[in-house]
Amino acid sequence: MSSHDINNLQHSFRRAVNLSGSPGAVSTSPTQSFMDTLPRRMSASNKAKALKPFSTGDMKILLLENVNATAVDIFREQGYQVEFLKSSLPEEELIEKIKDVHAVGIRSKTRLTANILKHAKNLVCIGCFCIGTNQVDLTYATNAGIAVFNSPFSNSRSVAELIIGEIITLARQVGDRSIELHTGTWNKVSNKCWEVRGKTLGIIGYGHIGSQLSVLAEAMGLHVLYYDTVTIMGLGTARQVPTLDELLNNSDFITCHVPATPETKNMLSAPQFAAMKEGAYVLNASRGTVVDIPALIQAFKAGKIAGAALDVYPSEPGKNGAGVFNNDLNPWASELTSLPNIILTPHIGGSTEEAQSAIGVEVATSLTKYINEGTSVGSVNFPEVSLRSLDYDEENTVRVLYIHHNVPGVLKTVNNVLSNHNIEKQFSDSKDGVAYLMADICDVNQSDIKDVYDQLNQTDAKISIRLLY
Ligand SMILES: NC(=O)C1=CN([C@@H]2O[C@H](COP(=O)(O)OP(=O)(O)OC[C@H]3O[C@@H](n4cnc5c(N)ncnc54)[C@H](O)[C@@H]3O)[C@@H](O)[C@H]2O)C=CC1
Ligand SMILES: O=C(O)CCC(=O)C(=O)O
Repeated sequence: MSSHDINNLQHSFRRAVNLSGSPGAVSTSPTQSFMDTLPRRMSASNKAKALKPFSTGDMKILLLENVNATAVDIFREQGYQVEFLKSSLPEEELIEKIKDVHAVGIRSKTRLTANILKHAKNLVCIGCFCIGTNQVDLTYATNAGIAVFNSPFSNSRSVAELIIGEIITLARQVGDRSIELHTGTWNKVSNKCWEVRGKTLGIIGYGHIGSQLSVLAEAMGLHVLYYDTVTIMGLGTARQVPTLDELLNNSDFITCHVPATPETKNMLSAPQFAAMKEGAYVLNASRGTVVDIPALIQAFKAGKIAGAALDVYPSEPGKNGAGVFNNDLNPWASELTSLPNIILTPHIGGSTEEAQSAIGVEVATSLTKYINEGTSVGSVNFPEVSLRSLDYDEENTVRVLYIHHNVPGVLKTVNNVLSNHNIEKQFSDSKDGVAYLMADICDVNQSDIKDVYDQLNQTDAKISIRLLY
């Protein structure tokens, strides 16, 4: 194809689609610079086709909280524009930045509330580069057609290993001995220092982390009890107990590995501390809402518990720095930090090189596949929809991504719009009132694309539309 032909093609396509940036609130396709990709596409026959709705250079990705370099590399390889920040952002600054971007990557600190997300007019997807997704208003995101992805188990082992280390550290008061010796004090004691062999570990939440921990703990000679709302097969000789109280009454070490939900808020509070054995140890590396810390302080002062290891807090600083963990952040901070045999770590359960690198690859790959191909497999809030990818032989094939309210009659309406073309393949699924339809339609002239888009855009059930080609 000569450059003259290409110019003509671009010109007629531009007219047909009437490009002026993104045509819809949450659509990113087609955009102006898609035109620039036409020559490459036209000459790239017989190659696997990575579906992209536009020149990927249009794609803006905002990465907060120092997500791993593996993710940055994956996005840059795609040609996306990447803005990388080491910390989270205050709400006002985040609102300004999120207005413009197509994808945002966060870890556990950035709160993506409805108030912030309502400004994110171009946002297609969110990547939580961690396990927890409680920091995102998932209901709002779903209803706005924003897919949310996470990494469900890449840091589980790191958390489990930290807990194992802390169990021994608590039992031997290693934290205190270390602090003392750092200031020159030699304090060789065995009083209330224990082996862990033969003691009982109570695990609250026997999911990815809890079950991994169970295996490690048994290898060290601990007996394992666990409590979970779901009936789960115990690994090794671990035994599920029917009530939280039974676990609390019988465990020497109690560790929490549940998600932040209304049901798990203050799951360990004054009545639960009262139900524990005298001298029990409490560990929490799940979420700061799960343990009532003022109640923990009281239980420690009353001699009910002999120590605790906390990795997570109701309020956590947005960035690293001296003096940021203080009473302004959490009113009990100075009281807590003054107590002995209380290990406090700055939410580092998943912070290992191995975990962060694996999470970077996993979440960046999910986001890229969603952006480029529409594949929602692995999304926490969307129905999982995927179609096999197209190749460059299928030049006039368009992939329609239609996110809609799950109400009767939508498929009929949509297929009516698509029916002038051959629907080569189609898949649709729904979840929590939102449905996602993916269809590959062939024999689509470029001038048809805007027509298809406009017709779908007028459908009542529409949440968002993207067309990939
Ligand atoms: N400190 C850190 O850096 C990290 C913290 N986390 C936190 O740990 C949590 C757990 O992680 P995973 O084990 O991967 O999650 P998971 O989803 O695999 O397991 C959670 C388990 O808790 C159970 N559960 C839920 N509600 C419950 C309730 N009310 N009572 C008893 N059991 C309940 C579930 O049935 C499930 O078996 C995450 O949600 C996240 O908040 C995860 C990774 C790193
Ligand atoms: O490493 C992080 O930023 C968060 C880890 C975490 O809490 C999670 O994966 O849920």
